[in-house]
Parts: sequence; structure tokens; C-alpha cells
Amino acid sequence: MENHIEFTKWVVAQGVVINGIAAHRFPGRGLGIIAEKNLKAGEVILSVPIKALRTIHTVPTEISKHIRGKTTTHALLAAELCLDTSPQFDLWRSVLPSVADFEESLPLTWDQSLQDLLPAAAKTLLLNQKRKLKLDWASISTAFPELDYNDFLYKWMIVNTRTFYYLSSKAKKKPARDDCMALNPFADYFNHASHGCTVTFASSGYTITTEAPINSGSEVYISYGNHSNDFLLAEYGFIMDSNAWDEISLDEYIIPKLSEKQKEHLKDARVLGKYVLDRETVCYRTQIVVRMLVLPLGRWRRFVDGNDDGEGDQGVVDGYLEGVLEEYRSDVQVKLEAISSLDVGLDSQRDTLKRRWSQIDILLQAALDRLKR
Ligand SMILES: C[S@@+](CC[C@H](N)C(=O)[O-])C[C@H]1O[C@@H](n2cnc3c(N)ncnc32)[C@H](O)[C@@H]1O
Repeated sequence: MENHIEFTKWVVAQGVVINGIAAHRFPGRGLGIIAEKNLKAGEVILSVPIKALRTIHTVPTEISKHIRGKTTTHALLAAELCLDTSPQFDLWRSVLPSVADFEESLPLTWDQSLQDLLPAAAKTLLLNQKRKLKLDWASISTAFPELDYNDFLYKWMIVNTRTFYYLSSKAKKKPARDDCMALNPFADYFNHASHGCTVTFASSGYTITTEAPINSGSEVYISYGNHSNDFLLAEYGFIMDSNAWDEISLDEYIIPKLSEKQKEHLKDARVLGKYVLDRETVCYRTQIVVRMLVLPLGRWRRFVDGNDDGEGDQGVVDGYLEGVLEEYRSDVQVKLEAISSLDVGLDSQRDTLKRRWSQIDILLQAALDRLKR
């Protein structure tokens, strides 16, 4: 923890104001934030001024001038982390997670055969990440051929997992959402929970405020957003046992059952895809698509237009949905067996995959129990 103490002194010298919290190691979560005293609700526990951030505007021109054409903020921040060897930032570098930490947790670094066994939603996010990384590396390696790909990948993952939403007050034109990011020393120690402290961003910087009282010695969380476990796994390398925002996509099990004509009708009604099951219910879009699969077109249209409350057909709809969920459940067993038969990657990676599929099975079973009630 020595480095964290020194690093904390350093951030305070950068204008960061810390109230009653400190960095602390939590098993299974790396570093996080602990309450060092009893905190009241509504207490400001951290303020980070803009000058303490690393943003697109703090990337030295020595670096940015070499980039030909467009690149992303993500790429520039990662390149800066690779190229900046100034002692000024040594302390910060020394408290960041290691390459091994990322290799263990982030699917981006996993063996392809494990990546192939991710749930569809996580796989889609991973493919998108791979596409962005490839483009970022192409622009940065052209400008700095001496850079090592593995070092760039490591720094890219740091940026991916530790940035906060940031929009410069000087920006004349709003950048793309993905480019609105800043590295936020010390604030980036906070781990995620479904509900956590409030993070506000203003032209003066970030403020983190408690929502509820927190006892001394407890971990203090923020929320990275209302994310499912598939999102948390792909983007941050962890899943939660209890995630209020968990959900699974049913697209893979519904869309292939639709005819081209049915897809056209659903597209016209703007309800093609994004069929979701969460901890409480299947979404309204799923109610609509299943009605498309089981009802004559006129009856479907009356439901969509709000001229029929759908109660009369609910039994048929639920029966069809049960079949879809049972089909999904038997696929989960196939995935679990495939993971068990693999001998690649780390035990912890295979264990995370198994835990995720088991969570999916529990969500499916709970939905089936509700339907059969
Ligand atoms: C912004 S950093 C938080 C600090 C980080 N734990 C560290 O050691 O520096 C985000 C990373 O923390 C970890 N993390 C955050 N919340 C977590 C949670 N609830 N459970 C497990 N790991 C978590 C993940 O590795 C994630 O990529």
C-alpha cells in the first residue's frame, strides 16, 4: 500500500480534495475505496479539479503532432501512457493494475475458444472493442513505429476500464460519445455497485457525494451505469453476484424464427430486435414479437396500435415464450459442458464464464416459474 499513500499525497498536491476515504485492497476487486470514518448521506467525499485530469487536451503536442488524420481520444490517451516516461506520473503508473490483472479478467485478452463461449451480448461488445483497438493501433503504430503492441494493448485496457465521461467546456462542437473520456486519478479507485455515490461533472471538475450513510470500514462504491453482467464482463472484466440491472438478450432465440415479411412489419413498427429478459419480466418488445409469431397479422396489429389489451391471447403468448426459454436453457447446458471440457486459459477465466452462464440459467428459470404460475 506504500505507493498508494505516496500517490494520495501526490493527487492532493494536484488539487484533489479527499474527505474520509482512502484506497484499500478488497479481495476479488483489486483496489477500491474504503470509508475511514462514518459518512453521512449527502457528504462530499471527493472533488477532482479539471487540472488533475488527463484528457485529449493534456496529451502533449509532442505526441499529437505525429498523428496523421483522425484518431480517437482513447488511442491518444493510451499512446500518451506508453510514451510519457516523466517521473511526474511515475506514482500514478505504480498504482495501476498489472498486465496479469487484465489478462485474467478482460475477455479481450482471453483465448479465442473462451471468447467463443461468451454470451452473445458480451461477444458483440468484444467484437466492437477488437474493431476499435485495431483502428487505434493502426493510427498510433503508424505515428510511432517504435511502440510495442502489447504495451499499447495494456495502456488501451487501462483507458477502457478507468475513464469517466468528460466534455470540455471549451469544446466548440460536441465530440462523439466515445471520445468524451478523461482519466481521473484517485476517482478511478472506486469500484462499481448497482447503486452507489453520486458522481457529478461540471466545468470545475468532478464531485463524488454519498447517497446514504456509510459506516467506517465499509467499501464505498459508485455506479458505472445501469449495466448488465455481460456488459460489465466485456468492458470491465467482472460480473456481480447480485446485479439489479442484469438482463439477457433473447434475440438469438427469437429473430431466426421470423419470416422476412414478419421482420419487415416489425421493422416498420420499430420493434425488430432488442428482446430482453431482466430479473422481473420480459420486455414489451418481446410481448410484441411473440404476438407476431403466434397471432394472425390483424390481431397483432390491433395489439400494437393499442386497440386490444392482449389479455385474451396472453395464454398462447406465454406458452410460446415458455418454449423459447426452454430452448435457451438447453443451450446453456451445452455451453456449460463445452466450458468444462476445455483445457485452455486460466481456471478463473473458465470459472467466470461458467458463473455467467449459470446466472443466465437462473434468470431463465425464474422467468419460466413466473409464466407457469
Ligand atoms: C475504475 S477501476 C476500479 C479500481 C480497480 N479495482 C483497481 O484495482 O484499480 C475498474 C476496475 O475495477 C474492477 N471492479 C470494479 N468494480 C468491481 C466489482 N464490483 N467487482 C469486481 N471488480 C470490480 C474491475 O477490474 C474494473 O475493470
